[in-house]
Formats: sequence, structure tokens, C-alpha cells
Amino acid sequence: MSQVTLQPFDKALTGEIEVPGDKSISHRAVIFGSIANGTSKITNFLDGEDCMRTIHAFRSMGVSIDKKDSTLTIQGKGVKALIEPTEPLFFGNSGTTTRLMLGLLAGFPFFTSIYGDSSLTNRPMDRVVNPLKEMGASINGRKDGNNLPLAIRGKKLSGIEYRLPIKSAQVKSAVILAGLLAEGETNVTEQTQTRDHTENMLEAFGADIVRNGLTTTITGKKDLVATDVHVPGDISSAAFFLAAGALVSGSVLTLKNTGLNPTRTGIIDVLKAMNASIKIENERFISGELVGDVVIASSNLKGLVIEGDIIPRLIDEIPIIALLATQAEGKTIIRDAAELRVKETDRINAVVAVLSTLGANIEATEDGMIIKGKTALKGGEISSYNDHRIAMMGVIASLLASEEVTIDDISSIAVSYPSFFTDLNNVKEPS
Ligand SMILES: O=C(O)C1=C[C@@H](OP(=O)(O)O)[C@@H](O)[C@H](O)C1
Ligand SMILES: C=C(OP(=O)(O)O)C(=O)O
Repeated sequence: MSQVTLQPFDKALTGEIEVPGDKSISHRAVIFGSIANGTSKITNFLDGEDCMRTIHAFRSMGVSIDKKDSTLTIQGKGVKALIEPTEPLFFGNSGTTTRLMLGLLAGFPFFTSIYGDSSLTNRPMDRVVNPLKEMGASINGRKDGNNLPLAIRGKKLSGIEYRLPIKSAQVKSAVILAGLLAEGETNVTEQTQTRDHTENMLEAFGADIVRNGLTTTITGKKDLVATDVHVPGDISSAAFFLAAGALVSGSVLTLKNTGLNPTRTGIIDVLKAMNASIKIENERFISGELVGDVVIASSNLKGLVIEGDIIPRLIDEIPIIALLATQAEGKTIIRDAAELRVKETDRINAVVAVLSTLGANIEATEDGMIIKGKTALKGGEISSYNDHRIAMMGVIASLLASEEVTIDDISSIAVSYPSFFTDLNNVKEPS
């Protein structure tokens, strides 16, 4: 347990921050580097707990991964060189590790068992287990294979045509990864564009992949070629400082080298629609991903409706968007976001509990929330629900509160942003 009490802050935030590497891209870089042939160097890798789970999985299967701070050197020897792990694999708090690895473990020719922390143990896995079973996977576990722990006996897989019933990049990626190992072609069609880092990176690693609108086709059994990857800054981490810069009076912040893949920039569209003062500079492509510097300054915000196809483009940013909405004039309605109920915690209930304790006018709906602004925030005792994004939202909320805010446990921040407090303290104007 790591409790903090944060004092009221009455200065501005100014300066530059380079947030750590993108979590989604870091996981994928380890995965593709580990199953490719040759040496891949990954720079600006996210040194967070979740991505370490993915490294641990491949080290347990015999891959040599050298890590010096945020640089990885992965000696891939192809899928055939992987060996059966002797111990169950621990995936901690990481949904992405679990779902993406399931796609591969289903097709590796050996036995694995996987487990996680109490949050991960309760998250639904049938969304990936079901399509993988259609491909021939043998996966058993608690609640008929919907919950960890799971046991996977690798099988020969066959390609399928799969229409995603939910809007999830993790599910899409799991089926694509299984498709890499499967006999024949796998076709995955999604309802709405979700993050496409798997597809981008597979193209770079030389996979036989074709994209056509919302359909991705992968032909299995083709060797991947080792490739160096530079991971851009994580926009989901930058989002906390974009919100802080927009909300704390007199602030101007530059978020350097931030990933701006259009499947992830819903937060920027929302900030613009809320009337925030935001601009993007120095846009360029690095390792197949759009990157740029985002400059945000404080301004008067207005409420809005957030629903439909934008939701997957900002799904992890909804807790911090809710905080923005408490400080915006008028009503903000967030709909179509029931997925939040099965993240690290039920993020709809968690956000509503935290922000109402601090004096916001916010109510939960089945698939989102309604927030009426603008309300002055007061102090109080809040819980992080052991969820990194709720913990960081609580810290940013404390910058606006008139009294001290105590958060019961902030240790989960290490899941995605270990240097969060260092970066925050660097941009706080001294009192
Ligand atoms: O593919 C990924 O890297 C992720 C996809 C999203 O999950 P879903 O696919 O469950 O929506 C997101 O919430 C998660 O943080 C990372
Ligand atoms: C939902 C998240 O991650 P995961 O699903 O990988 O646990 C997140 O980072 O907000």
C-alpha cells in the first residue's frame, strides 16, 4: 500500500514533458521481436510493470531479451525455437499481455498456464477464447475458460473469417496473432477502427498481411524478419498532462514526441471540441507511427457529448476526460462506453465515486456517465481502486482541489507510467 496526501496547488504548470513509451506498442514490439528471426533493437520501450509481464513470458519460453533502461535487444530465433515454460506465466494486471499472448499460446506446440492479479483474474477472456477455439485452440480454465487461471495446450490452428462482436483491439490482435501461426488465411473484420499498432508492426516485420478498410487478412506460417522499433510517447499517459495543462490556470505544457496515431487521438479531438487551446507541432513518422509535439494551454472549457465511433479512440482516457468535464461549462454526456466496466476496475463506478467525493456533479449510466459543470472541487479521501488510470486522474484532480486530497494507494501507477510524479514535479511552478 502506498498512500499519498496531496496539498492544494495554486501555481501553474509550465515546461516540457516527454512521456514514456507507448504501452500498446511496447507490448507488440516484444512480441514480434521475440517470434521474428534475428536481432531487434527496441528503443524508448515502456519500463512499466505491464510490459515487463510480456518480457517475462518470452524469457520463460527461452528468448534472450536484454534490457538496459528503456532499450531492449531481443535475439529472436523464430517461433520454432520457443520452448515450453516450466512455470505458470504470471501476467499481473495486464489485459493486453493476456489477450495478445493467448492468441500465440493457442498455436505454440506446447503447454502453458497463465494467471494474474485479482483484477485480471476477474476480467473476461471468452472474447478471445471463443474465436481461438473456432481456430482449433484448446483452452481450459475457470468459468468455462472465461477467467484466469487458464491452461493452454498448443494445437495446429486453422484460419477463420471472424467478425468482431465487440470493438476491441486486444481481441482483433489475438485473432491476428493466432492467424500468424495458423494454416491458411485468417480474415478479421471489425465494426469500427480500433488501434492498429499490431497491423502496423506486422507490416514492418514482413508478415503477409493485407488491410482493406475494416478487414485485415493474414496468411499464416510466414517467418517474420527482425526489425528495430522506436516506441513513441504514450498519448494515454500524455492525456493526464493535456488535461492538467487545460485545467490549471495559467499553464502552458508541451508534450514532446507523443504518439499521434489517428486511432488513438480521440482525446485531442475532445479537447478541441471542448474549446481547449491545443496545437500540434513537428509531426513526423517514426517506425511507422505518427509522432508530434502537443502544446496545451489553460482555457475555459465547454461540455459535449462523446459517443459512437470515437469511443475506442479514447477508451483509456475517459477517466481523465470525466475530470475535464467537471470543469467545463454545461453538460457532458459519455455513452457507448460499457467496456469501461471490465477494465482494471469498473471505471464508470470508480470515476463517479472519486469525482463525487471531490464535489463534482456526476452520475453513472449503464454505458457511461453524465457530468454537469462547472463545479469547484474540494478535498477528500479517495480510492484508486488499484487502477493506474484512476490513481493518476485522482492526482490531477488534487491540483484543482481547494483542500488536501488523500489517495489510498498509488502503487498501480507503475503499471503504465512509473515516472509520473517526477514528470509532474518538473512542470510545477515553485510556490
Ligand atoms: O490493444 C491494446 O493495446 C489495448 C486495447 C484497449 O483494450 P480493448 O481492446 O479491450 O478495448 C485498451 O483499453 C488497452 O489499454 C490496450
Ligand atoms: C485497460 C488498460 O490496459 P490492459 O487492458 O492492458 O490491462 C489500460 O491501460 O487502461
